[in-house]
Amino acid sequence: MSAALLSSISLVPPPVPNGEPEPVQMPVIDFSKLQQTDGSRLAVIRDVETACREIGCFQVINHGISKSVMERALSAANDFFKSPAQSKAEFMSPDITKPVRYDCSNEGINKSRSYLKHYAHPLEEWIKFWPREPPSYRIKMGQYAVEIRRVALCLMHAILQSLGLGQAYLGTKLEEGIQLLAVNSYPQSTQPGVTLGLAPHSDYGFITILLPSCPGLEVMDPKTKVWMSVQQPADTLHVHIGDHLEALSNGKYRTVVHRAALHSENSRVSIASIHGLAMNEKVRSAEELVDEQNPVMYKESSFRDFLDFLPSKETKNKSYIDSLRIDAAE
Ligand SMILES: O=C(O)CCC(=O)C(=O)O
Ligand SMILES: [Fe+2]
Repeated sequence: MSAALLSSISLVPPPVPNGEPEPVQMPVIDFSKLQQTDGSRLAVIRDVETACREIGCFQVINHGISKSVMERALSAANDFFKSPAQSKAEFMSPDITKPVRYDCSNEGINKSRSYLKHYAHPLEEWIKFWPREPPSYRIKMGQYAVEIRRVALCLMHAILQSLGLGQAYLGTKLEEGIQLLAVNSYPQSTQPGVTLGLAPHSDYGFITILLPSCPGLEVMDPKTKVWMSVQQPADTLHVHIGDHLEALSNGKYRTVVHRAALHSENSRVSIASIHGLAMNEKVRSAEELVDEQNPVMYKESSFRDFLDFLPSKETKNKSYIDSLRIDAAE
């Protein structure tokens, strides 16, 4: 895969604010039961189906990633953002084809977010481009990247099964797919009225797995359009659906509109691991989910198409998923 624009998100027009969002506990998926072959796995697949259909998010427990691997990744993220401006500046570039990009401009949807984005799979191909400062960044983030990808692949198999497609539906395409890490940093909220770190958007891929240092993620209830403040117990992983899973599922599962709020007590870091197909691999609505009542609702598209969409004029008026939706009148 060639290096390309490091972006993973598509802009969504801001919804009407609805005051302080209520803390909400997301559905919980016991990952260890997905490893079983008896009825336990099927029961969890049903939970996955309900969570994906109703809210588009769930949290994963018993995923097998140790507390220390997660803490070390968050500390590497933290240390990177605290490293001298000069070492971060190395990754700032208007060249959007760089394999690693750092941005602290707070432009567009990055209301007060600084971020480092880099590819993570295959690790040996990308790790040499990752920051050298702090010196432990590569080892700590690399270990997390490998472990989170193992979890992501199992979850994708479970999600494909929950759609009735069978866990092997995508064959080797998932193994060959992309993994992009968005390592985010948000300041403590000190200015009254400045409460957003990252504006509402959805992620482009199949799924995003989020590990934050503290609460701050908010997701929009797909039915009521009300914002919910995501509660994430320590050691759990938050998973949400992205644009390409909405397209693959022909709209059975919907992409999740989310944003990040600032904290009044502390600054925050988060690591979003985004998983999708390879750069030029097209995602299509599964034929098995198409019939007379459910015609194809999405145009086929690849990660490359998403990257081409971002700088286009269309981006101003439409989110990426909207650009894929086939208008019934067309
Ligand atoms: O930091 C968060 O809670 C959300 C991050 C996010 O949405 C992203 O990186 O795409
Ligand atoms: Fe996101």
